[in-house]
Amino acid sequence: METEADAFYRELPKVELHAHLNGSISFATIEKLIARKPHLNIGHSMTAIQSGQRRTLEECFQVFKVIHQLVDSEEDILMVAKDVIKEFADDGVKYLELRSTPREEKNTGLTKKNYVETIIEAIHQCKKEGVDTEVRFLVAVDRRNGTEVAMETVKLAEEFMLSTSGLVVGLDLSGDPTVGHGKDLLPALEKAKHSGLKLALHMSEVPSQMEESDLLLNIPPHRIGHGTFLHPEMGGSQSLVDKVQKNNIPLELCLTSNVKGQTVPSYSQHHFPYWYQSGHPCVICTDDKGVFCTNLSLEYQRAASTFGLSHEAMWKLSQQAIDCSFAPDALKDQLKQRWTKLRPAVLR
Ligand SMILES: CNc1ncnc2c1ncn2[C@@H]1O[C@H](COP(=O)(O)O)[C@@H](O)[C@H]1O
Ligand SMILES: [Zn+2]
Repeated sequence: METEADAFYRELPKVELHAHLNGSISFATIEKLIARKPHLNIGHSMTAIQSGQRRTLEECFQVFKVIHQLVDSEEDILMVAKDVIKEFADDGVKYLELRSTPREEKNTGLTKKNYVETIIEAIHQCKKEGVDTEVRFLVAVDRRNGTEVAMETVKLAEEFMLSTSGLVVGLDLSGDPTVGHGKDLLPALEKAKHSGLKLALHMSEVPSQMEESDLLLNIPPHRIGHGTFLHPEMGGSQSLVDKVQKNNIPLELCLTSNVKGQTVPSYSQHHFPYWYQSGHPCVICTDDKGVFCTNLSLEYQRAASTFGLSHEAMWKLSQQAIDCSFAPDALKDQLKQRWTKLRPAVLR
């Protein structure tokens, strides 16, 4: 597989809407973390899935456990968040929505509140240093932790939405899809939506989540992560598809993540064209650029080469992603102006 995308895809201005902080840590940053914690005896093969390799989704979740051991203090989180933001900016991402699960770590004294504050601090520092990307944050709920933790996390997200003048824009639901059930999280998700947080929910990433997806679609959320098994050809149903289409809920699609995590057998069998061909809003995203050894330019290039899409079509896709973001209207307008300005130089 390519290690670097063609110039067109690197220069294409892009919007990243589905990026988990601890899944997005690059090789270079992992090196620095390993050097800080040599006693953990963690090697690179334990933190990333190299090209050509595939793992079950279950094994992917083991990888996150290893990474969490490496990132357990304010100092680590600040470094990781700043590096990840800069890497997305270097890859041509002009607007980034990062998401992460607040964690407390007894041995370093890290609290969930510090955790979020530190990411906000990283966003501020990058802005001050002139890093060329607008960053917003989604607080993540790990589905494994159940009702009470979900409710606490929503409260934390609400507080930060108010205290950061809009840097915290929403709530993500993620975590191992085979653990826990969405029905236990429904009250927390509804509360979040009611208070003005936007909802980006992982949905039908694995088969046999139809009932849960139906429940979650009734909220309805503002965006869907993956949605791999929603449509009838994948064991989903037309009524699920109808709900998604009727509410025009954008899908965040992460090709390499699904192929390497083995929920999709190959790039050409990905569900991207199912939705894209019907004109449904689709946003190409990375999910975990560090763990899956990719970047957003490569994901755009991969989608184009697999499904035979032109540069013009890819430009449109990146531009339409602006409207799927949780940015306020004024920022969306600014981004659209940027795209218009950049167009002649990129689409030459
Ligand atoms: C591969 N598909 C996926 N499906 C579901 N959840 C995923 C995921 N990839 C990542 N996460 C979620 O993001 C966390 C790591 O980043 P943070 O510590 O939050 O920054 C994982 O522990 C999991 O909860
Ligand atoms: Zn995800």
